[in-house]
Amino acid sequence: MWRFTKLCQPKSGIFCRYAADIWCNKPLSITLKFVKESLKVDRQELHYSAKKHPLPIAGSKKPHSLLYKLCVGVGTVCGVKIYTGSLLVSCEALQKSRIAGLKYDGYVEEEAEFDWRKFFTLLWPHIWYLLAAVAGALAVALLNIEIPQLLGSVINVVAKFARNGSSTLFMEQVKLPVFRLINMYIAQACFTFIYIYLLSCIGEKVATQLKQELFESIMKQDIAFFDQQRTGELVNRLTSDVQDFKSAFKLCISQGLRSIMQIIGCGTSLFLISPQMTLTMLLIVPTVIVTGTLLGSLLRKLSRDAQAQAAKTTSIGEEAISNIRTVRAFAMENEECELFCQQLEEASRLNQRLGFGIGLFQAGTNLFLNGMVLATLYMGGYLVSNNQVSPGDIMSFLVATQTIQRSLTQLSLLFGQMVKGLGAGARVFEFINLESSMPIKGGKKIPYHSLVGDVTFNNVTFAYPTRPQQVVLKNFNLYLPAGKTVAIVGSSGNGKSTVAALVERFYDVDEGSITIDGVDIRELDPSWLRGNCIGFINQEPVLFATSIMENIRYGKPGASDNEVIEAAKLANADEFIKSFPEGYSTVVGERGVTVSGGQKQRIAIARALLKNPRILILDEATSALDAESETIVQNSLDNVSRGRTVLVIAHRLSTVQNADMIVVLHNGVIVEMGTHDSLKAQRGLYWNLIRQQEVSENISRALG
Ligand SMILES: Nc1ncnc2c1ncn2[C@@H]1O[C@H](COP(=O)(O)OP(=O)(O)OP(=O)(O)O)[C@@H](O)[C@H]1O
Repeated sequence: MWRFTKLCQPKSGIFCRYAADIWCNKPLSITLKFVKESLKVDRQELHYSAKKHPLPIAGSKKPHSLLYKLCVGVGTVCGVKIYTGSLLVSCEALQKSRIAGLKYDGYVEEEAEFDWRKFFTLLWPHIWYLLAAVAGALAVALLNIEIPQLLGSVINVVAKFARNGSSTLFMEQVKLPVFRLINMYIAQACFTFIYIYLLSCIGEKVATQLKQELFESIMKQDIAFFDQQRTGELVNRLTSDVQDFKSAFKLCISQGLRSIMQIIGCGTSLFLISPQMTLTMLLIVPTVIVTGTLLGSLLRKLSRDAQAQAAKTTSIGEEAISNIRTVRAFAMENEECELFCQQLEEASRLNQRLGFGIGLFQAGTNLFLNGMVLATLYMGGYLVSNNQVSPGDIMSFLVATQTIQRSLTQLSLLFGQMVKGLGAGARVFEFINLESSMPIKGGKKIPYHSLVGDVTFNNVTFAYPTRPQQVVLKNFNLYLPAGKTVAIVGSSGNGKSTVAALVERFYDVDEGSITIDGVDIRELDPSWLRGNCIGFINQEPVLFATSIMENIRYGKPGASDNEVIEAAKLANADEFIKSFPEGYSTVVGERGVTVSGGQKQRIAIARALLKNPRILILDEATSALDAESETIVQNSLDNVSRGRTVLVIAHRLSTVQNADMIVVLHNGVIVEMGTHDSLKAQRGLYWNLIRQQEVSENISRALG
């Protein structure tokens, strides 16, 4: 039987939006996820199998029509456009579709679309500034339209007195247009300052807002989201994508709007000066529009590819740098450099292709514009010789043509920026709009004095969202009595850490429930659950690059220095912290690199302890330590475990011998349960595990 809930995904964002109501015993809402890549590959197959295996739709009068249409639709789409549809499919139908080879699991890198609504919502609070900036830009454009005519007037005066006119008369006649020109240039400077300054302010405010919303949205995503996303990719969206979007936004409004206005205004002036010359020029325009559109779509594609590759390169570099110790330990520096360089070269190749496209676009535009100037001179000279226009008109015409030329060049330059900015904006909005399927706040809180700390797993079945086919826990039942220590053992990959992750509600169970004091954890406030109720210490605790004091205080923001020191004492950390020259103010370096593994672990214990949790989860907390550190840390753990419900995930069986109960897990199922002595006496899997561990310890001791 299929577990449809596993297919549920956020309704928008990077996932395809195939909303489907599945009729099982009860209606379930699922999202069918068609992988875009596989869409491309399996297009034909999809089409074919839909025809070959028509799928009945439960409750529909026209059997299989809707699903059939959808499949055919999907099949004919070229991998970019996504059909959205609601369908009623019977359980049996979905099973058949699986047999028929329809792919509907896996994740999608759907091409993001620019969210205009979101964009305008962001702009709305700055609407007055924006209108003022737009007005400033338009004023500059309007002044630019009038300037050619004034220059034409000056030339006409010059032409009139060119041969034998009186200089006093010339000065008098030229005074007025020159004076107006000076005024216009000053006004233009003022308006330019106003709109550029205002746009910078709006750009900064919008970018800050975007970064805030994006960061908040990323922080709120459920853990499954981070299982798929690379850190570098996320950082890239926060930094360069927002930057690209901001630059494009500013440029489009300042230069784009101004250029468009100037083209319209100067174009009108051209008509007024000489309709004949203008019409001659206009003959060339349709060719330019067609070429521009074609090249434009090519540029868009090139820009998208280049940006995607840049993000990939960043994430690979970021991964190598943040895991430098592992890289060094495996002497993989050269391989990492090689991989990074390969990706970098690919990014450079794509950028060069983009540069080629942009170059072609701009060169073509320039050629066209210069052709326009030549055509004006040729045609204008002819009209002057026929006395149809004055030399001043040709001057006005040329200046207006050049203004149009400059505006068009700017637009062509802007086009590349705009394409890049829209792509970047789409990627930013995509994550901002992504809904988390699991809330991080809201729900019940059990008052501390009535919190007992009983944890129960009731018939829990679970598979990770990224691997829905692999069921990790099957009908799992476990009771962790308040105040007792329960250890989970078993060989690697059997689901021990998964049990811990589920108690923390990093993931929601697919079937069954987990309760704390009888309350389903899905009803509890997740931030209360993780922040107040449960303390979690894992194998590789992460410290932040700040002081030890602040690192411990992370467990309970607002805790006093004394509370921090008390927690450190309980965790056997106070002594070594004081031995540092700077004591609690010692900065531990990025990820805590400047303290030893055992010290790091004790700081983490103090941090977890500060919130005084009723439930403590120790996920192989000592397995990364040497024997000496392990003893010290184990002592600290014994100290802090008293009076709490403790779930210990252990590799080394020697560390859990004193647990009140030991649970042996095999393939996600509990196979043995009891105290150390009773399990040993059973001579089952636990006994085997102990023997295996003894053998491997003896071997490593013998090898020195
Ligand atoms: N985030 C994840 N996404 C998908 N599958 C996962 C994820 N984490 C673990 N798994 C898979 O779930 C199964 C159980 O993993 P889990 O980490 O719970 O095992 P474990 O018993 O704790 O192993 P170990 O002792 O090696 O830590 C494994 O097959 C693992 O590959």
